Amino acid sequence: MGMARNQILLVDDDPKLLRVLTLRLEAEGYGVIATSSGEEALKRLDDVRPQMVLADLRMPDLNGIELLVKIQGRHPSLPVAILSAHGDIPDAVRATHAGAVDFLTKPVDRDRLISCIERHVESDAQPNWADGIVTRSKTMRAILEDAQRVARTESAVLITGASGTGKEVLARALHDQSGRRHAPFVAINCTAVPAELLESELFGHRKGSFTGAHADHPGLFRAAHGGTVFLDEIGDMPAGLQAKLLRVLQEREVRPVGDTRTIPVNVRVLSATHCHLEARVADGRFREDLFYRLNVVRLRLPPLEQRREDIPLLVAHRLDQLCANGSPRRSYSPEALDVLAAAAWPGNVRQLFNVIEQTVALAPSRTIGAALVRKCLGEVGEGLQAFDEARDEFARNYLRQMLELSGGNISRAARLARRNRTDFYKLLNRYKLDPAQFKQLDDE
Ligand SMILES: Nc1ncnc2c1ncn2[C@@H]1O[C@H](COP(=O)(O)OP(=O)(O)OP(=O)(O)O)[C@@H](O)[C@H]1O
Repeated sequence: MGMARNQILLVDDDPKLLRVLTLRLEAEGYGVIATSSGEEALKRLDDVRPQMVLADLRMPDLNGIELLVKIQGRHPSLPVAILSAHGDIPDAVRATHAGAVDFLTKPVDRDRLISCIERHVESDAQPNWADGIVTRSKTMRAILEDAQRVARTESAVLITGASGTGKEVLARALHDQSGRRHAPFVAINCTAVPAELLESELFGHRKGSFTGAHADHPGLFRAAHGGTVFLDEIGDMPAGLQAKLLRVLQEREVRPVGDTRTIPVNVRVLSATHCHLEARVADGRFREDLFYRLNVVRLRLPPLEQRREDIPLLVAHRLDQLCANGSPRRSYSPEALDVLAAAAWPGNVRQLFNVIEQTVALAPSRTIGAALVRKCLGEVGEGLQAFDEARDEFARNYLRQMLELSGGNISRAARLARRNRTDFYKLLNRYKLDPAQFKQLDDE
């Protein structure tokens, strides 16, 4: 730790190649930790922090992709590249879906090796200030860099992005990185509070100022004094309140509902919206002057489908979180990971996290399969069935029909299906059909 030299963790069960790669990397000035199995590599990661991992795909115990998935669970920001002797496309696709940053084919070309390492070791020197934000997407990293810069200022920031893209996480990271971090961060979703109560929620009220106002209420702005207020779904704020908010921002004081006095407040305002605020300004639903107040700096979060490289990282992160909260340790089969990596995710990270939680809760065994993931994604429910599932369903129905026609008599059913008895038995086993269920009184 703390060493200036960049370290690379190499994992390969072929001692010769391990040696060649070690020499090559050392010649380029890298420190090399050479290990001959996935297990050994994981053990070393307990006490060393390399900048990158290069792992062979085919290894006897833990293969490169399994190792990759394990590493992502423990060290989500550590880049892993996969080496393969075969270099066939399915492997490369699988490795990329599982979250490998690169795929190198053996014999490893020297220039490709070095450029691959330079790219990822460099990009690893990225901000880790936003610890709660899991990402390796280039776009996201650029946004985080902007965010880090603006965090230390007093500027208002408007965060835009679809629902579930992490707007609130980003707002909190901005607060945690600001000079206001020791004061409160108060978040409110402007659509979650009925319009008539929103004003008093934000700015407080005097006892008796309206029915139900049994006591004085300071309001969120005063509760956040010295800190940050995060106004989520600002685009849906009622027009009357927009005017009042603007005044609060200009005067830096609030007037509680039913009060004649104003009270000074010192807050920084961060806001977020999933709607196109410029369009709302254009058609008069959002005040232009308020828009300019809020939109001093704009951070745009891309939808998850535009940063699919984050999916494996987010999956590993969420599995760890669930495990830490007492759920059993689960992992996804490679096919299941493919389904997660390819899904549409209209609900973005929030939806991904939900699907992960559902599959973990429902999984009958340690490894979560593709069928369960599809089911939780609701794909089957929408009438779109995977070919394998459709075929299995057809086969099961067909066999059932043969059994019904033959009254549960295997020989007869087999003859109808033009299969021999042994084959037919195997099919019944595969599709978990019990001929006894179809038996009629006079039988064999
Ligand atoms: N990059 C990320 N890393 C880790 N967790 C994330 C990331 N992005 C989002 N999340 C998680 O996803 C969920 C949704 O995020 P968040 O509430 O910030 O989204 P949002 O854009 O504010 O959504 P909405 O617009 O619906 O309020 C939260 O559980 C959050 O912790």
